[in-house]
Amino acid sequence: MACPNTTTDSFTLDKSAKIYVAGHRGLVGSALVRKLQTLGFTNLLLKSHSDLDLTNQSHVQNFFSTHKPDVVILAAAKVGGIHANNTYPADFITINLQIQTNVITSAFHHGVKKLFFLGSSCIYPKFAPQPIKEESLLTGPLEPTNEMYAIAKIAGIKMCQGYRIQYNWDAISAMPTNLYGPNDNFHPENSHVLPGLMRRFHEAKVLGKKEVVVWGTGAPLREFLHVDDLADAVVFLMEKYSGVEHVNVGSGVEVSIKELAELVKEVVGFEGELVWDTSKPDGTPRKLMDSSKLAGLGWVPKISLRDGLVDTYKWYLENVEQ
Ligand SMILES: NC(=O)C1=CN([C@@H]2O[C@H](COP(=O)(O)OP(=O)(O)OC[C@H]3O[C@@H](n4cnc5c(N)ncnc54)[C@H](OP(=O)(O)O)[C@@H]3O)[C@@H](O)[C@H]2O)C=CC1
Ligand SMILES: C[C@H]1O[C@H](OP(=O)(O)OP(=O)(O)OC[C@H]2O[C@@H](n3cnc4c(=O)[nH]c(N)nc43)[C@H](O)[C@@H]2O)[C@@H](O)[C@@H](O)C1=O
Repeated sequence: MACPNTTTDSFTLDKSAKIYVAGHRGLVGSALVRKLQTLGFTNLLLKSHSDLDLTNQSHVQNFFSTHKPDVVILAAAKVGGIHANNTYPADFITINLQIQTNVITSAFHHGVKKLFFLGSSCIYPKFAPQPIKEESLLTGPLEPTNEMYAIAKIAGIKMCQGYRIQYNWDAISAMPTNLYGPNDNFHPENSHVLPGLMRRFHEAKVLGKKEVVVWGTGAPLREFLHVDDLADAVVFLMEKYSGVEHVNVGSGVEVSIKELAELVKEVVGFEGELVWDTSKPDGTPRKLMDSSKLAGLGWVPKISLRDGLVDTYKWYLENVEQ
C-alpha cells in the first residue's frame, strides 16, 4: 500500500498531551488509564458513557470541537462473549459501526494527531492458517457467532487505513487476542469465558455446589492475554508504530477451554465437578495469533495465565463479590 511504516516519537515525549481514552471504565480503557497515569501522563480526557453516548454523532462532534484532544485511544465498544454476540447481532454491528465512525471522523476533523483503534482477533477467517498472520484478513468466511462484531471491527481497520492513505493521517489499529483482568465483565451469560467461569466457580464454592456447568465441548483453543500486558503493548505501539497495517497483540500461548476451566477452578478453589453443556456453541475452533510483527518491534508480554488469573480473582473478591 501507499504509506510506508514510520516511527513516531511525539507521544511519550509530551507527558502533557491531551489523551482521550474512550471507554475508560471498561476492561481495556481502565487498564490504559492505569498505565498512562503510571507513566506520568497528566492530561487524560475521560468521559463516561452516561455523559457522552458515542453513538450520537452530533454529541461526539461537539465533544471533539470543545475539547480538541491531541491523541485518541478508542477502547469504547459494544463487547461481549459468544452468547451476547450470538443473541444481539444487530446491536453488535450497529453500535460498533456508529461508535467508531463517529469517533474516527470527529477525531480526524478536529485535528487529533494520532488515533489508536482496537479491533479483535475475531476479524480473521474461522479457518485461517494458525498461528494467524495479519495478512489473513479477508481471506475467508468469518465465524458465524461473531460475524456482525467482526465486520464492524474490519470496517474500523479499513477506516484507519483509508484516512492514512488519503490524508496521511496517523491512525493505527491493533488486534488483541482474548483479554481478561480487573474491570472485566463478570455477567453470567453475556461475559467472555474466563470471567464467566470465574464467577460461576466462585458462586458454586460459596454455595457448596457439587457441579458447575461449562459451555460447549471444551475442545476449542483460545489464547489469553492479561489486560495490563495489552495496555503496555498499546502504549508501546503508540510510541513505535505508525503503519497502515494492523498489528496482532497476543500472548503466544493457547489453552483448550477444558484446560482453562480446570485452571480457573483451581485458582478459585472450587472442588466439585465440571459438566459440559454441549447444546452451547463452541465458536471458532482455534484462533492463535502470530504476534511476531509486534515481537519484531521489540514488545513481548510479561504476565503468565496463572499469575494473571490469581491477580484477577483477587480483584474479583475485592470489587465484585458482595
Ligand atoms: N475483552 C476482550 O476480550 C477483547 C476486547 N477487545 C477490544 O477492546 C476494546 C475494549 O473492550 P473491553 O474493554 O473488553 O470492553 P468493555 O465492555 O469492558 O468496555 C467498553 C467500554 O465502552 C463503553 N461504551 C460502550 N458503548 C458506549 C457508548 N455508546 N458510548 C460511550 N461509551 C460506550 C462502555 O461503557 P458502559 O459500560 O457504561 O456501557 C465501557 O466503558 C473493544 O474495542 C474490544 O473490541 C479486543 C479483543 C478482546
Ligand atoms: C474476544 C472474543 O470473544 C468472543 O469469542 P469467543 O472467544 O468464542 O468467546 P467466549 O470467551 O465467549 O467463549 C470462548 C469459548 O468458551 C466457551 N465457554 C465455556 N463456558 C463458557 C461460559 O461460561 N461463558 C462463555 N462466554 N463462554 C464459555 C464457549 O462456548 C467458547 O467455546 C467473541 O465475542 C468475539 O467477538 C471476540 O472478539
